This record gives sequence, structure tokens and C-alpha cells, in this order.
Amino acid sequence: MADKSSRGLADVVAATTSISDIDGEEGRLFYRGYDINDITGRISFEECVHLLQRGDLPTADELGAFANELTGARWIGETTEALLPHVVRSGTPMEALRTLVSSLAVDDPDAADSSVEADRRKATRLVAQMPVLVARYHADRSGREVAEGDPSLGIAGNFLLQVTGERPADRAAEIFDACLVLHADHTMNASTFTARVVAATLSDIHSAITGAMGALRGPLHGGANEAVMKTLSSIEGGVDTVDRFVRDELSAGRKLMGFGHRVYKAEDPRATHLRRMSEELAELTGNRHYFDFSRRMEKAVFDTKGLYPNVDFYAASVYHALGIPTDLFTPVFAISRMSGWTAHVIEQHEDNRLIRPASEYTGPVGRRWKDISER
Ligand SMILES: CC(=O)SCCNC(=O)CCNC(=O)[C@H](O)C(C)(C)COP(=O)(O)OP(=O)(O)OC[C@H]1O[C@@H](n2cnc3c(N)ncnc32)[C@H](O)[C@@H]1OP(=O)(O)O
Ligand SMILES: O=C([O-])CC(=O)C(=O)O
Repeated sequence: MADKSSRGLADVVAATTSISDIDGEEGRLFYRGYDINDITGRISFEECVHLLQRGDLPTADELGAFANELTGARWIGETTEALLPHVVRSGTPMEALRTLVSSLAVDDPDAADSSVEADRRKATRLVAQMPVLVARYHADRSGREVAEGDPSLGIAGNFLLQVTGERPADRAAEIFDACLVLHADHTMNASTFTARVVAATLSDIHSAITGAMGALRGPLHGGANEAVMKTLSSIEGGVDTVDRFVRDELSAGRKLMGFGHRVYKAEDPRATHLRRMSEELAELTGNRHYFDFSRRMEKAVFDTKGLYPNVDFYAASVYHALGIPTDLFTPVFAISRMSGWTAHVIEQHEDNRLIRPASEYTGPVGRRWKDISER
């Protein structure tokens, strides 16, 4: 047994995986051996899901069949439909969606089957269901009918259609599709690790995903994209006030969300792509406000603290420009990460061992019981 604990399990190798890999020194990310820089903008999210869940990029025939499977699974089931009006009334979107994702298990046709083959079918279904669930949630809380889905659109385009109520421009759908690819998997991040811990008790895939949703929600993980938008929009004054804002926040000992990373010692490669997308959308929409503020903040944080932006930083201005409501940014992350989480649950179940690390005891020793009257 290791004789020293690692705070936050930093640098501990907690699993073997063939799904994704990171070179933190060089700032590189690989999905099943493909460099993210090579595939972003070249593969669709559907191809990415196939790669993560099934091991390879699909052939044209495989992609056709897989896309049909995904389109056919754009439903949420009677139980979730019935639960929806109850959960929209309270809590944040991630709280509601965590409950709703769990309820998807009830009407899943493979609910009673815990085989790896059934895991695969459930995994594909969950990827198709998540965007529908987020869109339905948003429509219900807004007191309107969800826009009718379009089976000719992929997951990205259909989601933008159903959330904004407007058919997205082709380029907007392409950019969002690339965002989904960029967020799909990231080795042993907190939510994926959570999913694997749950799966490793031989619990079911919906339980593992429900746990992952809870872990993703926090502002130190997926919740940071929403926090970034709130920070950017809280800055009063012009872009020149950003330097002072950053200085004040950092000198008060507060963290700036969207910066720093446990693994990357160089720029997060996803941030490089998202920065470009943010700039392109600023040009396309004719509104540079949040892009300019983001650039200035990035420079100020780097100059003051030497921290790089992570995936959540430029995702905020990109999602905002795409018309996605701020409190749906983390649910959007979950739509994409569902592909990685489910791939990891399958991998865990295929070669399982209970995940049960050790701990280092730091409490008192040698205490003796006293009767309650003497304590
Ligand atoms: C999809 C994702 O999950 S990406 C990450 C999303 N999360 C965020 O953006 C939240 C802001 N970032 C952070 O809190 C951290 O950088 C994390 C959680 C991502 C990584 O955490 P850790 O590896 O545990 O690093 P830790 O929090 O210990 O930071 C190390 C040092 O850098 C500082 N630091 C790290 N990130 C930040 C930040 N965003 N703002 C200010 N200071 C920071 C810490 O204060 C600490 O300084 P110290 O050594 O002087 O005390
Ligand atoms: O890997 C991490 O710790 C967090 C992260 O960037 C992600 O989950 O995408």
C-alpha cells in the first residue's frame, strides 16, 4: 500500500482506459488515439460518440445506421414526462436534470438487462435522450411547447432548434457540433471517475450517470462555464476595467472560474479551438463584447497568475453567442460528456474490479468509552 496520501488524488493512476489520453505538459488531448486537433471540425458529434462508445470512427454505412439509432431514441418516456412538471418548479437545471436522468431508467426497454450488450444500447439511448430532456425542461419551465424536432438535423442542430425555437444557421450548428466533440471525454475527470466508481460496484448505467451529473454540476468542474458567463456579465464598465477586476478578485484570494487545470501545464487544447469559435461568432453576430472581455481577462489572469484558460472559459462566450441561456451551459456540457461517461461505464463493466482506495487516518487514537453521564 502507498504510504502517503495524495490530496485530491493528484497524479494517482486510478484506472486504465483506452478511451482518451492527455499530455498535460504539451497540452494535447487524444480520443482513442486521434489528436483532438486532427478531428475537431472534421467529425460530427455522432461520429465522435461512435468512436468513444464503440472504439472506432464509423464507416459511412455504420454512421447511417448509428445516426438512425440515435434519431430513433429522441424520446424521454412516460415516467420522465410525468415527472417533468414537478421538477421544473424547483432548484437549478442541473438539479432537475439529475433527477430526470435517473428517471429515464424506468421506461428504458433494457431496464432489467445488466449485460454489456444492454449497456451499449442504453448508452446510445442516453446520448440521444439528454438533449431532448434539456430542451423539454427548458420549454416546460418557460411555459411553452418545445419546438418540434427535425430528424434531418443531427444532435447539435436539433438541440439548437429545440432550445431557441429557431432553425440554426448552418455555421452555428457546425460550431456547436464541434463544441460537443470537444467536451466529449477527458480521462479521469471528477464526473467520469464518479461514474466509474458507481459502475464498479456493478450498479447500473443510469445510477452511474446520475452520480456523474451531480459531480459535473459543481463550479470547480462543469459548473464553471456558467460561472464564467456570470463573471463576464458582472463586470461594469468598458473592457479597460477588466484588468482591475481581475487584480481585485485575485488579490482578495478569490478564484476566477474558467482558469487553471489539474492536468494541463500548457494551454488546454480545447480552449484554443473555443477561442477561435468565440471570435468567429463575434464576427458573425457583429457583437464582440464578450469575446473582447474574455481576451482581456485571459491576458490579465495569465500576466498576474500564470494561469491558462480551461475548456469552460471560451465555452461561455460561444454558448452565449449561440443563444443558449446561461443556466443551460452546464446541461450542455452534460449532453456532450454523456458520450464519454457512458463509454467509461461500458469499459468499467467489461473488465470490472471494485474501486475502493485506501485512506490515511488523521484522527485521535486510543480513546476509551465513557458512560454518557461522564462525557
Ligand atoms: C471541465 C473542467 O472541469 S475544467 C476546470 C473547471 N473549473 C474551474 O475553472 C474552476 C477554477 N479552477 C480551479 O479551481 C482549479 O484550477 C481546478 C479545480 C480546475 C484545479 O484544481 P487543483 O489542481 O486542485 O489546483 P488548486 O485549486 O490547488 O490550485 C493551485 C494553485 O493555483 C491557484 N488557482 C488555481 N486555479 C485558479 C483560478 N481559477 N483562479 C485563481 N487561482 C487559481 C490556487 O489558488 C492555488 O494557489 P496557491 O498554491 O497559491 O494556493
Ligand atoms: O479533466 C478534468 O479534470 C476536468 C476537465 O477538463 C474535463 O472534465 O473536461
